[in-house]
Amino acid sequence: MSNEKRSGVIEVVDFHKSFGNKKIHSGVNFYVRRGECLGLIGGSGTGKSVLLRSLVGLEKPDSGQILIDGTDISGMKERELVEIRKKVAYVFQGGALFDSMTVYENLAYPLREHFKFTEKEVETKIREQLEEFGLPGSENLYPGNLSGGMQKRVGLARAMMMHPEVVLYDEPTAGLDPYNTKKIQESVLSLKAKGVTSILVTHDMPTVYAVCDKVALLLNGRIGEQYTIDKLKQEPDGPMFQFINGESA
Ligand SMILES: Nc1ncnc2c1ncn2[C@@H]1O[C@H](COP(=O)(O)OP(=O)(O)OP(=O)(O)O)[C@@H](O)[C@H]1O
Repeated sequence: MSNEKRSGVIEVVDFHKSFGNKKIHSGVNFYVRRGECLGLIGGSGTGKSVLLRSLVGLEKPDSGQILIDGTDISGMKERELVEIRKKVAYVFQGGALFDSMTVYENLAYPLREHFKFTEKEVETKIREQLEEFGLPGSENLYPGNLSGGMQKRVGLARAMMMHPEVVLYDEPTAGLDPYNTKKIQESVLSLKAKGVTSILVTHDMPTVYAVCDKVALLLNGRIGEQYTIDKLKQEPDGPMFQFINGESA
């Protein structure tokens, strides 16, 4: 294994997955180094979300390895996965907030679940987090009273309460207006500046260009092509360009 590969915080090796007789992944390989952001793109139904869910053990590969900091999580039991999920945060499409809880309670939940902070400490951390994510004053609102953009930002703020090393974003800007899209991009960049490693599944190419270091195209069950963003801006041909330009599904 090359040195470059060994420094991958996330490594997916020969990942295979089928549902019934429908083969989705047939040998996916990629890695993401510490502090990098990989944009994962591909047509609808190519298995981007299944791949992300597998990285936190919500799906099991049929074969292959999923290495997080060099440890294969693919055969882990639920109890071990709880520890992995402290390190690897999955930011769900809609924020996945608890509807019956206020924003404050939603953010307090992971802290109360995993740490022994005093209520005063919990309150301080939540106020700081809401400030950081541009959401001050939203403590007492319920998810149902928030716009889609705010819900996504609260979901991101909640995932970050655990200070994860890795963040997996599933379409974080889908359906957002330019203001909220920019806010999400700023949050991703600010986390990246702190050394957070990330994968961003999206159809939003301007966001890929704004926040990612490299981009991989999932095509026919494998990583069809992978480019650094710099290379992507220069290279004018190939499946990646056809996909981005809407010339292939
Ligand atoms: N639990 C499941 N049982 C059966 N089939 C599933 C399951 N989860 C996903 N699939 C199928 O696997 C394929 C890949 O789904 P996935 O959601 O990963 O696609 P995607 O690339 O994220 O698509 P999109 O860009 O539209 O969100 C789809 O055909 C989907 O129907």
